[in-house]
Formats: sequence, C-alpha cells, structure tokens
Amino acid sequence: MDRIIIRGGQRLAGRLPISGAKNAVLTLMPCALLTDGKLTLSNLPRLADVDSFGHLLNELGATTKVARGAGDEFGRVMTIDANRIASTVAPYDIVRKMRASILVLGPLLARAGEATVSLPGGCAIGNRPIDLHLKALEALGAEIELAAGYVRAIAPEGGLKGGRIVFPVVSVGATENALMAAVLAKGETIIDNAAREPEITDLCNCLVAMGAEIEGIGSERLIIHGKDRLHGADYRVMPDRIEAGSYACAAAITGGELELAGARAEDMQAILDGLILAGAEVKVTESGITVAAERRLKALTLSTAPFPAFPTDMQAQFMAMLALADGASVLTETIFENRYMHVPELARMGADIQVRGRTAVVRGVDQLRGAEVMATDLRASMSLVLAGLAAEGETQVHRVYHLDRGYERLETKLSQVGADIERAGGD
Ligand SMILES: CC(=O)N[C@H]1[C@@H](OP(=O)(O)OP(=O)(O)OC[C@H]2O[C@@H](n3ccc(=O)[nH]c3=O)[C@H](O)[C@@H]2O)O[C@H](CO)[C@@H](O)[C@@H]1O
Ligand SMILES: C=C(OP(=O)(O)O)C(=O)O
Repeated sequence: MDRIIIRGGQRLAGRLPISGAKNAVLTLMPCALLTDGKLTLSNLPRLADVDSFGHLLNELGATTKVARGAGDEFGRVMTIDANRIASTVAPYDIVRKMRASILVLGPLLARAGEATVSLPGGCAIGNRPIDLHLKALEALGAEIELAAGYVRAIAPEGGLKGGRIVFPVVSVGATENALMAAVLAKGETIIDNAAREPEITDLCNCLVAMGAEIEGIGSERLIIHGKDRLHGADYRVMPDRIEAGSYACAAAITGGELELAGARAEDMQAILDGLILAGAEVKVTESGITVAAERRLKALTLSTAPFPAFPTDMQAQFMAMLALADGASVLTETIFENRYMHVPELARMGADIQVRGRTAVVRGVDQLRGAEVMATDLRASMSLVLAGLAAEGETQVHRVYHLDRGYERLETKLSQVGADIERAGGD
C-alpha cells in the first residue's frame, strides 16, 4: 500500500488549482440513471471514488466515457449513457468501497421502478444509518424491505407519487436521494428541512438542466414538480470547497501564501471566517481565493453543523492547524459521533489534544515533530498531511488510499507550491 512521505518546514507559496468537488460529482453521476439521454459532466476530478462510481454505473448497464477536458488544468469530462438499465442491483463489493453508492437508490427506483442496494454499513467516522433515505422514498410510495444486508425498494404500480418529506435532522445524502426520486414522481413533492450544502444546489442545477422543475433551490424547503421524463444535459461540476479549505489550511500552517484558483468564497464562508479569526489573511479575487499567514495563528472555538455553518469535513484539518496556534482551541463535532480518529495520530507528532465526548481541546504547541502515522479516513488523512507539512523532520502517512478518494494529485499539487512531498510504494 502506498504511503506519502513529507519533509516538513517548507513555506508554501504559489497558485494551486482546485478540482471538481467529490461530494458534488458523487451525486451528479447517479443523475444519469434518470434519463435515456446522455449526461456529460465536465471538471470531473480524478479520484478513486469517481472510478468506483463509474464501475457501479457500468454494473447497472450504463456506459461511461472519459475524455480530457478542454482548457481545464486537471478536470476531465465524463459522458454517461444509461439509455438501457441492465440491472437494478448495487452489489456489496462496490458499495463497501464508497458509501455514496447509496445514491443510486432514488434514481433507479424512480426510473426502473425498483432497486436493490447493499446496505453501506458503519465506517471509521461513525454509524451513518440510511433510515432517512428510506423514509423519504416511502413518502413517495415506495415499499422497502431489508434482507441479507440489502435494501430492496419497489415503486407502486404506475410509479412513484409526489409526497411530503419532513426530515427530522438535516441529511445531505437523504436530501439527494429524495430529490433524485421526486423529479420523476407523479405530482408535487415538498421536502422540508432539506440540506442546503452547495453540493445540493449543484445537484438541483444539474437536474434543472435535465428538465426537472424545482423551486426553493438553496433553501430548506424544496418543491419539486415531477416530470414524466428528463433529458440529457452538459453540466460542469462545482469546485471542491473542502479541497480548497484543506489547502487554505496548508497555506496558514506553513506561514505561506496560496492562491486557490477556481475556489468560490460563497460556498465556504464559514471556513474563511474561521481562517480570518485565526489570524490568516483571506482575499477573494475574480479567479479564486488567496490565503496567507504571516504570524503565528490564534486559537479558535468552533462547532461543526450543517451548511452554512462550519463543515464537519473541515474539522480534522482545522485541528491540525490549531495544534500549532497560540492558546487553547475548543472544537465540537456535532455531526458524526466518532470523527476524532486523527487525534491519537496528531498526538504522536507532538500535538496536545484532549477529547471529552464530542469536544476536543487543542492546546497549541511550539513545534510538531515528524512521525510515522496511520490515516483512518479521508479528512483525518489530510490533517496528518497538514501536520507533516509544518512538522520538523520526516512524516510518513500510511494508508494513502483514503486520500486518493478525495484529493486529486495531492503530491503534485503540493510539490508545485513548494512542499517536499512524495508518494512511495509498499508498506
Ligand atoms: C458523499 C458525501 O456527500 N458525503 C458527505 C455527506 O455525507 P452523508 O450524506 O452520508 O451525511 P449526512 O448529511 O446524511 O449525515 C448527517 C448526520 O445524519 C445522520 N443520518 C444520515 C442519514 C440517515 O438516514 N440517518 C441519519 O441518522 C448521520 O449519521 C449524520 O450524523 O454529508 C456529510 C455531512 O456534511 C459529509 O461529512 C460527507 O462528506
Ligand atoms: C466523509 C466524507 O466522505 P464520504 O461521505 O464519501 O465518506 C468526506 O468527504 O469527508
């Protein structure tokens, strides 16, 4: 298994292009199942999850073609043709690699009238049930059965019917599945307490480009007027706000200055506010966002919550950054019950962090030291890379496959702005 080797202490400076968003592309790809036309996605990031989702779509009978993007620095173009759905079963082997596979449930059910998807199960950051996805589909008339580790959903005679969905808690994935099912249901669907993450807006915009009718885009109430059919479309994947936020932390933790080319400030205001409060300088330009830090950062108090608040997907990266700040920071994780797997690894590099329940107190230290550390999940891995960039000496981050799920060409991008970083094989 590959590892990443970082010799820390380099100040990062320069222009770093931001790729298409993982969490957007993973909900845009299943939209192809809603139409017999072709869906062409540009600004497609090179990520293991995109490959896995492509394999899943192939398994269902869709063809996927990938080409180089014109003018894009990294982005590619994928054309998905699900003219014929050959299977409505998403097998365990693919679903276990990528939880977002559950997002084929809504579209398959809406278009083919049935779907059988392996239950994704728990993962390192928490339990992650799918009860809200299933309740939402039931509200549209689906019958659901759980057996042998699979969820089987069947639409009523004549197809799904519009309905009323009120989410008791905000769920990104459940909102996505509900939306993708409702666009082909008969009549009107109202979704209340919908997630408002920018990736949901991206999904709505793509569905509208395919002929869907959705009111309230970007708000917590979505009203969908179902259509008999959707058509193909060309759609550009939004920039990755979490990748941009992660590299903003890389600029801040190394006392450097990075231009995050293509990043959109309106998608990540809470992240930028956090950086500014910590003492970083943030400039929004026409082509992206520039983040710089000249002095030692200051401690922060932060709590994760659904958009527009501070995202859980940035908690680990901020923790690494604050491990070197002046004073004691208090971070509270309210979304996932077990998202502190990076704490013991950061501690091995000299960080002073105490976790009590959902709250972590991070007392800034003067220096981190390189060490061999183990990545446990995607953002935990990034927090270790960030710590390694600032640490004295060499850091080896093992289990790099987590990073490959969500960061396109991490070593290339970071070495182009001055990091001493490389990928090495086998451990
Ligand atoms: C591919 C993708 O877009 N992943 C993102 C998505 O994950 P994902 O869509 O899985 O996250 P959710 O928003 O659904 O989860 C939020 C909370 O709701 C709970 N829950 C969720 C569904 C359900 O049926 N029942 C239930 O109890 C979860 O356990 C969690 O505590 O949003 C998360 C929260 O912003 C991000 O961290 C992930 O990066
Ligand atoms: C938790 C994440 O992703 P996923 O939902 O794909 O596991 C993430 O992107 O940080």
